[in-house]
Amino acid sequence: MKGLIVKNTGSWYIVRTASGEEIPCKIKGTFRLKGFRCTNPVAVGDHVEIDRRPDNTAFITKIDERKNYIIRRASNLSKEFQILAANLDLAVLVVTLVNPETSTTFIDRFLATAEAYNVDTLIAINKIDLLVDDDSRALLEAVAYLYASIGYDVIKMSTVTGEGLQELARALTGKMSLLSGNSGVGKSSIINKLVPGARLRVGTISDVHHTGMHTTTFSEMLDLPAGGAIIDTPGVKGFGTIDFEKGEVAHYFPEIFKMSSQCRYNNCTHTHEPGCAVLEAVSDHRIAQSRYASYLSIIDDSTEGKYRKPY
Ligand SMILES: Nc1nc2c(ncn2[C@@H]2O[C@H](COP(=O)(O)OP(=O)(O)OP(=O)(O)O)[C@@H](O)[C@H]2O)c(=O)[nH]1
Ligand SMILES: [Zn+2]
Repeated sequence: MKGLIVKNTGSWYIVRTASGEEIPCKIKGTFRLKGFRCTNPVAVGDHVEIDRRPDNTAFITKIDERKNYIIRRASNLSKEFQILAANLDLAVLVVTLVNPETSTTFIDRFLATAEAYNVDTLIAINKIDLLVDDDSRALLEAVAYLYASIGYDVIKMSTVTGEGLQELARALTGKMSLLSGNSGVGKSSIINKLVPGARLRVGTISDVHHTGMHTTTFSEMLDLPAGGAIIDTPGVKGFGTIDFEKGEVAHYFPEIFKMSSQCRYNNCTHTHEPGCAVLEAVSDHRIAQSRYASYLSIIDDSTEGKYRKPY
């Protein structure tokens, strides 16, 4: 029998079958993922085969091939990984310009990671009701324009005034989406507006349990009324870090990648080389300073090819 994993409770996986029935399942045997150790080999979004037993529980016997999946380290220094979600159509990055201010470095690292994972990203700029004076309005337009011009979908929104909510609901319809973003940007508020009856806890910014400790995450798929679903991964603000190889970082910045075809040397790192089209575009403001700074910051802590991203 085939089914879709809709929830991970820690000890059980809830599998929804074609008839809509939800069956608690366990894993049978060991599933090995190419090249990395994984504490949690099956994830919400996985299509699986199950072997049902008379007591109405079942074993997961096979995982279908995934179109993509996102992982994170089980803890900061751990070599083990956890799969957070599989078969995503869209990652929604929720950002805010005030209260709290999302840094461009965080945004750009997220976008680059999503590119590496082969997941489309939509940027939802939330809390625009707080941007009232001319300067903050201008900043909003500048940020929206910057990312739209690179090719990302951008929605300006507020869960307080309702602005942009319809547009976001339309963008999510029929898709399997993951909502990410720093603590306090309004992810729970957005889910509460989009998913009737979800009633997630809003408002208590609880940095105490966000600080680097091992937190086991149980994800859940929340169905959208018009079709599609949001995968909620409580306590996870991003994709986790990827160890990029220096040479590949430019591939994940679409505008830098596009420009790099015109660099004099085809192994150009776009940091100091003569005839570098990227450096030229940065000085002409055809590539944004903030994006280039994020590129450099990733290059700085990327590895020299001794360790590849684990998939
Ligand atoms: N002014 C304003 N406040 C908002 C908006 N959306 C959410 N908030 C408030 O921002 C605070 C944080 O919202 P949450 O929905 O809990 O944010 P979150 O991203 O889920 O936070 P974590 O659970 O810590 O990751 C709450 O006080 C919300 O009421 C908005 O559009 N405008
Ligand atoms: Zn170059």
